[in-house]
Amino acid sequence: MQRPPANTFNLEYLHEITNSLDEISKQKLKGVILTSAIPNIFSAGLDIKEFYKPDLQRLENFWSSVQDVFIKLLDLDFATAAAINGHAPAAGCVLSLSCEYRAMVNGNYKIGLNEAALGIITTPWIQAMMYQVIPMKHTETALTTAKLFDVDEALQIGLIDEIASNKEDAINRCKQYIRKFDKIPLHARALTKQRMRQTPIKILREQRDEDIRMFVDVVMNPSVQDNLKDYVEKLKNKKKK
Ligand SMILES: CC/C=C\C/C=C\CCC/C=C/CC(=O)SCCNC(=O)CCNC(=O)[C@H](O)C(C)(C)COP(=O)(O)OP(=O)(O)OC[C@H]1O[C@@H](n2cnc3c(N)ncnc32)[C@H](O)[C@@H]1OP(=O)(O)O
Repeated sequence: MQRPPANTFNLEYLHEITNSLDEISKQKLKGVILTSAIPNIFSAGLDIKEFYKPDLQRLENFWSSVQDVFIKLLDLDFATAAAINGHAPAAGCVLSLSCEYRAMVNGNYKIGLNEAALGIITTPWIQAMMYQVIPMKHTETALTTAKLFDVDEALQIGLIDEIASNKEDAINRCKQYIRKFDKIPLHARALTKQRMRQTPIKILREQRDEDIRMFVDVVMNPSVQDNLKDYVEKLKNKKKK
């Protein structure tokens, strides 16, 4: 990913990712590694500008495009791994959860789902993606407290699989993970993976319209817009300090 300054997902970037995923799906790949070209930031998640004082039509398109990306990512036949070379809050974390394996670079980085701190609720499919990786009890506490984990905590709880010394090491560990499937028939691997992931995939496929409606309702709630205003200000003012 290379969308400076923080690899955030806006509508156009989501379309680009969808197109790339469509493109790679046609190729006979062994696996895919998601990483960032931006030092210290894997992805800062969704672009807050998309849902602060939004245009309604664009907001609906935006969430529908978020759904497209995750349906495709969860469903990829081949192995997926994330070399998390920096912060991965919110949708940055969700992106890594869509992969089968996560190696995170050691450093003063945070990963987790902090949506509640913005006054917004994680959708059922995102919750399912989290509790398929870490235990339900930890998921509930992490989501309700908007917990961002440091690298050691993330390993301890199972949110990441390994700690890497740098980006290259993280990518190598991802490659090693992908090589594990060299002798496994692709079809068996893919179907097993898709069945294991059927909860979030099913919610995403069968409740798309309802999910968009709920997203729009939550985002347009005046108190959520107030929270977002404060949050955007806080991000802007960080630099001035
Ligand atoms: C069924 C449906 C029901 C309900 C669903 C409803 C809602 C669903 C919710 C929607 C889901 C939301 C998930 C999200 O992804 S929301 C985004 C959350 N992201 C964050 O909170 C991260 C915020 N960013 C940071 O904490 C830091 O930037 C970070 C730690 C990542 C990096 O810190 P660093 O000091 O290295 O850099 P900064 O100076 O802070 O940032 C660099 C520039 O990037 C801009 N930035 C950062 N994050 C965002 C963002 N998410 N959106 C837009 N812009 C962002 C930041 O402002 C800096 O910009 P400049 O000042 O350089 O212009």
